[in-house]
Amino acid sequence: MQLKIALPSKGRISDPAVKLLEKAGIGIKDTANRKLFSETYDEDTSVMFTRAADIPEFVADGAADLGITGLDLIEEKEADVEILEDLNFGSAKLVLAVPEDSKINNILDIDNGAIVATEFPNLTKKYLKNKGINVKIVELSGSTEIAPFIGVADIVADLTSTGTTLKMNHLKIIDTILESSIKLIANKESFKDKNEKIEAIRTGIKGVLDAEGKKLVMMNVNKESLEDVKKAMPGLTGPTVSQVVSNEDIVAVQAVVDEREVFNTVNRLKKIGAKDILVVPIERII
Ligand SMILES: Nc1ncnc2c1ncn2[C@@H]1O[C@H](COP(=O)(O)OP(=O)(O)OP(=O)(O)O)[C@@H](O)[C@H]1O
Ligand SMILES: O=P(O)(O)OC[C@H]1O[C@H](OP(=O)(O)OP(=O)(O)O)[C@H](O)[C@@H]1O
Ligand SMILES: [Mg+2]
Repeated sequence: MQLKIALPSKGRISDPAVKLLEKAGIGIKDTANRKLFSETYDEDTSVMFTRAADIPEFVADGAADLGITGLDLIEEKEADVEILEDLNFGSAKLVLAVPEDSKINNILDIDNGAIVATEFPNLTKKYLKNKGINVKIVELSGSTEIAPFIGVADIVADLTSTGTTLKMNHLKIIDTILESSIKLIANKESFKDKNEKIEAIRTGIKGVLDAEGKKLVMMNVNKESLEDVKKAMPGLTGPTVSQVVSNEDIVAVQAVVDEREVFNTVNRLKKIGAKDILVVPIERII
């Protein structure tokens, strides 16, 4: 059964999306000559590269079975897709912002008929309409921050993550329309008809996400210190202990440890008498 995944061809989420698939074991063949369609190392799975903003529609209408794109773009297009996983990258907020010296401080200060410049006309209009405010939308395709300063709009609805762009342009946030991040999405029919394959891919991807920020810590331990070592190593399901064949007094111990705890855990283990400690990166936890 053939499965097609739509990936962002350019922009900030393209590389992370490709790398995520790679780590999940569905690496793209011939990345040097990236084409619009590419094969992967899984012979049943191919990828297509398109703009992130088009992926919700392509997945909704079945041009692709799976896709990786932002929640903002999915909601803007009102794409009828199955959202399978949050992928833990590309978080941004769609906010309403006005010049720092504006008298508008929250949405209640917005006059009916005010003009809002945005790349997200549907989301913006719907959000404000729900609050009983009718605005006029000017749809721009980028650099919306400039709009209030050239007399094109009173307000902007734009994405922000670090906040640098808003600050640089002397804009203040007055409200948040949507908190977005990147999602794995599926076509609804495909999700039923190709469920087994889709679940296998989802499991691979989840494995990568679960491994993020985790290390495998391995060491040799004298049997009499084993109980102390076990206590010092939290691990996911407790450490794995195996006999070292060449020396009956020594066991090999390994456990998954949170990256942030590795430094202290290793120091504790050394004090207890652990030897040959290895800290190893983990690609996937299935
Ligand atoms: N700081 C940010 N600004 C804009 N989009 C962001 C930001 N952080 C994450 N994203 C997310 O990235 C996705 C945008 O993907 P897109 O391919 O349009 O990238 P881009 O880098 O903005 O490209 P473009 O050159 O077309 O502006 C959206 O889902 C958006 O929510
Ligand atoms: O909070 P920050 O980290 O500063 O990021 C926000 C900025 O990044 C995006 O622009 P992008 O680079 O995609 O350019 P564009 O406006 O042409 O889409 C977004 O539209 C903001 O302008
Ligand atoms: Mg952009």
